Amino acid sequence: MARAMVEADDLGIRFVRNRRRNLRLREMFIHRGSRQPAAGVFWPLRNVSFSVAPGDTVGIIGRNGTGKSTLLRLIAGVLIPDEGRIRVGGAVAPLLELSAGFSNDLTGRENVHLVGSLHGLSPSFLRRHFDEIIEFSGEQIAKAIDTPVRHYSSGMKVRLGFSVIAQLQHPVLLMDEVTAVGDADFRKKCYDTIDRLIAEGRTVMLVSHNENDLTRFCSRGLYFDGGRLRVDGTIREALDAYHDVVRP
Ligand SMILES: Nc1ncnc2c1ncn2[C@@H]1O[C@H](COP(=O)(O)OP(=O)(O)OP(=O)(O)O)[C@@H](O)[C@H]1O
Repeated sequence: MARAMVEADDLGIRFVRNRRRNLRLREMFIHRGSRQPAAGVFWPLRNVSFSVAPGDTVGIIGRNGTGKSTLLRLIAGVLIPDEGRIRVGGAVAPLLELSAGFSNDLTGRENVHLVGSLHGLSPSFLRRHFDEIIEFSGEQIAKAIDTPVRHYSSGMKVRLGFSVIAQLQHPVLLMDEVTAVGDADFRKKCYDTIDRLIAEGRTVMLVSHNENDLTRFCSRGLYFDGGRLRVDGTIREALDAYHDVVRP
């Protein structure tokens, strides 16, 4: 069997809810006469084990607050587990927030270089692919490429961010609701790009509440509830388990 691309072994992480801290003056005013809510440790994910092979396309399903984004952050190495292990067999592109890393004071052109290098793209690669990136992001951005991005709409930033991301060569792609933003034209570009990345054999882990996206892109599904992995099966099996709890 091929070496796993992502492997979780009895993975667990704990968070502290309502960590006690000194209240600021404004908060003291809000809370006066009442007690602060109690702090408490909880495990958004615990005893989670699974193995993802190269080229697998995995949908991560569950109700709000069931640890899906936390799992992606653990895989990306942004969070460190408190129990167990997570192993990743190749470079990971975390497409968790498409306009992440943008600096509002810089122009679109400068941000392409900034965000591209944050994702590990070399200056020469970015120079060679710059025109392609801008063409992909659309005419509106091409016209505003030398304007500071503080003057861009949020949709324009997302488009430019996605255009950079579409160039990444990383074998593992983590996506969190990427198709939920942008207009119809942008969504079509997203869909075409994700299709291409999958056809290239990338390993994709997609968090989404959109059943069409999940069934279109993913063959396998992980269904989480109460911080536990309840179903590791086909995307249909995972969706059926989810629908037993949440009626579509
Ligand atoms: N840094 C943190 N500190 C404390 N609690 C956190 C932290 N990050 C997330 N949480 C909590 O952990 C739980 C899991 O959050 P997470 O964002 O992983 O859920 P999710 O399944 O992605 O939800 P959604 O579908 O709403 O995006 C939630 O109860 C959330 O409030």
